[in-house]
Amino acid sequence: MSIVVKNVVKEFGQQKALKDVSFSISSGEIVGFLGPNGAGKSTMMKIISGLLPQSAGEVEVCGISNTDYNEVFRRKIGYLPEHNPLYLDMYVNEYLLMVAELYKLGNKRAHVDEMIELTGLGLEQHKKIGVLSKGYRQRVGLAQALIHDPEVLILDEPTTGLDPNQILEIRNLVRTVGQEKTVMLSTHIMQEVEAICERVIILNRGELLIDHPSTDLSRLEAGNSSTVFVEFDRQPVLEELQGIVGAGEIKNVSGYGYEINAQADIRKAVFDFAVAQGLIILTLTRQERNLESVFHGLTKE
Ligand SMILES: Nc1ncnc2c1ncn2[C@@H]1O[C@H](COP(=O)(O)OP(=O)(O)OP(=O)(O)O)[C@@H](O)[C@H]1O
Repeated sequence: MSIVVKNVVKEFGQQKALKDVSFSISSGEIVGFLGPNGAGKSTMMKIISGLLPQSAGEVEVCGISNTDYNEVFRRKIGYLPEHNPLYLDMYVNEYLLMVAELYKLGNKRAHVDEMIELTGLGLEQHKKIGVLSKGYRQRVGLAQALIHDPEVLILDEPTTGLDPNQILEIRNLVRTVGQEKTVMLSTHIMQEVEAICERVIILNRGELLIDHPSTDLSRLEAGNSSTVFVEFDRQPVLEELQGIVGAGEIKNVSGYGYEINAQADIRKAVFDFAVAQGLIILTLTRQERNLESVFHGLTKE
């Protein structure tokens, strides 16, 4: 196992930011770490990276406890913190050489050049970090997280604040890197998880809510439930519409358009209803539940 988290608790004074969280991540997995604001994602990532001690429980990275925060442990992990703190007055090259020095890497120049190549920083390497765009700063953050060739990469919201092109570039980079490393990535973007990750872990209020292969997540909470959108040519009798077998909550979303929640696919019943009522159906679609709605459904009050 690359990462083993056993019964981890983190207390900040009276507040329990993590409450008995356990999971493990195998070597080579790319895992998305989701949860609403304040769920405990960053706290968990700092603990795994050995930068914050847990109040209780155990964490191991590549078989080494995070309490042994020694050189061997640090070499195993690359960490990109939330907000990517960087020395803005330093030049890209200078900064990466300093990071290589901190890891006591041999042939520092070669490592820096390799990172510049990997992260596409060639044209920016002689600039001060402070003048770089957010996307390029994020690449510098990734380069510092990767320069020592760690087995495990912990990325705390790596695409937050980036424009759509930069998001795609960083995602591709993470995907490339993820072919060889274990990656744990926190994000608020559901599509990111679908695009990059093989598995999703959701925290809510410090508790592990879901640990599931991400591609299956949309089926998880939804069960057989689905939402059907139907648009008629005129007003249906609402009581009759409600009488469709299996229909749950009905919402009028536009003119004669209705969203009907149901425990099954009720499109055929809606069609039969329209025929029986002499209504013409202009639109009839079943709306797939995406990760976003599943996540919302799972974490709402
Ligand atoms: N150093 C600290 N001192 C006190 N409370 C803290 C500290 N760090 C985190 N917390 C609290 O722990 C809880 C979890 O915070 P954390 O930053 O881990 O959440 P998160 O899931 O990463 O949120 P976000 O998505 O907003 O980044 C929050 O209530 C936060 O205020």
